[in-house]
Amino acid sequence: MTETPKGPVDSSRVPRFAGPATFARLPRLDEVPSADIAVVGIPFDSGVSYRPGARFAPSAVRETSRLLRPYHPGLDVSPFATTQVVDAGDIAVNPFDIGEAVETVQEQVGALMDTGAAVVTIGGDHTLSLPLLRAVAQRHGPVALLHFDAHLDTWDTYFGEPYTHGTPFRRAVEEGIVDTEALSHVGTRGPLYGKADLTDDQRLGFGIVTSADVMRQGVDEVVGRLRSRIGERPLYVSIDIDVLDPAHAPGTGTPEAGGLTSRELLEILRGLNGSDLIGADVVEVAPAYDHADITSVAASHVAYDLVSLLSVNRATQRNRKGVEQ
Ligand SMILES: N=C(N)NCCCC(=O)O
Ligand SMILES: [Zn+2]
Ligand SMILES: [Zn+2]
Repeated sequence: MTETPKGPVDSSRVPRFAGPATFARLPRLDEVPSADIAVVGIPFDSGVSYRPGARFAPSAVRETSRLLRPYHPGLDVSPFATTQVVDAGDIAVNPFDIGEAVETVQEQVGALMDTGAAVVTIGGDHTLSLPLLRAVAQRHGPVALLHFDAHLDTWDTYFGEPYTHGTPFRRAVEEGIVDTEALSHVGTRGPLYGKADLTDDQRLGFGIVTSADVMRQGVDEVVGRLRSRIGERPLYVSIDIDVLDPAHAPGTGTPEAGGLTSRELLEILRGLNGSDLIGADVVEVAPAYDHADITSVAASHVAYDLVSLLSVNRATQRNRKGVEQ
């Protein structure tokens, strides 16, 4: 990106509740020559084991993102001024064929990445993280993974099916697309099928920071633990919104009591500033179970923080290149 970025619609001139809802009122991909960071929706929920509805998340999150403002005080960055951020629209995937949907996502997100954009995805259910990690790994090699979720999502199959929202991270380890030295779950809680769920998960290479750990140890200590595990590796962040307590995110398909507050989640994310974040997803928002947009608001802020972290990284990389030349 060489020109001045095209920013969001100016909310002091056009009321933020007017006009089309792109993410944060940003330009569409086809309105700019190229993008540094692309927010893309994937309306897909055919992989869920309980309540459906995450297919409606991209449009709900775009609606609630109208209120986002252009300066992030916590990270001291104006992401839309520093980098070209766009809304790349939705990927149209087959709701009747999970295998085909997974392939479409890998191809189309991969094509977007090949234009030079870092991608933040609004799901959709957690099945999507597998094709997203495949696309990332094709371009960066096996990545460190930070997985925020009430659930492990390292189960083997449901009804004999390998591609579901409870199984993406077992597939990712089997396929060698994540770095098994740097896998962490954050926010884990709730009943399991058996103790073997935990031993299997550990065998795959995951470390766990439970929801109770976040409460007992506090954000700073948790961030320290996570960062020492991630090191300098390229990092992918996957955020299942059910990592939040149902009080903070009622609109989701498999809610579990005892979760993180949205403040804790946002502060942990801010603690990742300076790590080599290369892509992220926000999944499992199911607007039909939401109240007063609580869940969509949380998701749009989480996506804004991810975009801001990526923007800081892009600007740092650009400055480094400038110094080298
Ligand atoms: N990925 C999410 N949200 N949930 C997985 C739950 C799997 C189960 O029904 O046991
Ligand atoms: Zn979950
Ligand atoms: Zn999940």
